[in-house]
Amino acid sequence: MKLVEYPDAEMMMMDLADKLASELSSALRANDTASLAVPGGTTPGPIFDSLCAVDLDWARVQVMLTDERWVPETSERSNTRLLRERLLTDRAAAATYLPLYADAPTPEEKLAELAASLSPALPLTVALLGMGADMHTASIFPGADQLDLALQGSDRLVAMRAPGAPEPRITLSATVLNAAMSRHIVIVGGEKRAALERARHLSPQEAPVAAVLNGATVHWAEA
Ligand SMILES: O=C(O)[C@H](O)[C@@H](O)[C@H](O)[C@H](O)COP(=O)(O)O
Repeated sequence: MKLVEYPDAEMMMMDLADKLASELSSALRANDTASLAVPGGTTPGPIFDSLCAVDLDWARVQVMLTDERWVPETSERSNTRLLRERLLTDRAAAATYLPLYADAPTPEEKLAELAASLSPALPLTVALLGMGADMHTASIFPGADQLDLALQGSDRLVAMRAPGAPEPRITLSATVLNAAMSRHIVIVGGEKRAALERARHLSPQEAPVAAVLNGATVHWAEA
C-alpha cells in the first residue's frame, strides 16, 4: 500500500480528480472503453465536482458505484442520486452509467441481473474506494451476513446486511475491486487515519478494508 498525505482535503480532492482522469485517459488511448467505480457516502462529492468537468471522451467511459444502498433514487440515502447530481453531469453526462439498484423489495431479487449487466465494464480500469471508521470499504462491513462471500467468493456482486448499515446493501466483491487496474482509497480525518493504521494489522474479517490495501494508493488529508 502506498500512502499519499495532502496539506488539505480540498487540494486532495482536486489532485485525485486529475489522477483519475489521467488514468482513464491513458486507458482510452489503448482501449475502446474504460470503466470507473466510485463510492457514495459523504467524502467523494468534491472529487466528482472536478471530475465531471474534465475534457475526456466520456462517451467511452462506463461509470458505476462500488456499492449501493437498497433504496430508490428518490431517497436522500441513494448513492445513485449523488452520482447523478455531482458526477454524471457536465461533460461526464455522456458516460454510460451501470446502476447497482433496480426496483425490487430486496437486492437478492435483482442480483444476477445486475451482475450480468456489469460485464462490459470488467475488469475495472479504475476503482476509487472510501472507508468507514469501522474499517468497512464499499459495503463490505465487519459482521456482515455475507462477509466471507464478499471477501473471498468469485461472485461479482454480493447482497449484504450488516449491523453498521441502516438498509440492505449491494456491493462489488473484493475480487472485482482487486482486479481493477488501479485502486485508490480516499480518507479524511484523524479517526479514519487511525482506523487505517489498525486495519493494516488486522484480518479482512475484522477490518474488511485490509482485503483491498495491497497495491492500493491511500490518499489522506486531516481536513
Ligand atoms: O454507500 C456508502 O456508504 C459508501 O460507498 C461507503 O463505502 C463509504 O465510502 C464509506 O462508508 C465512507 O463513507 P463516508 O465517506 O460517508 O465517511
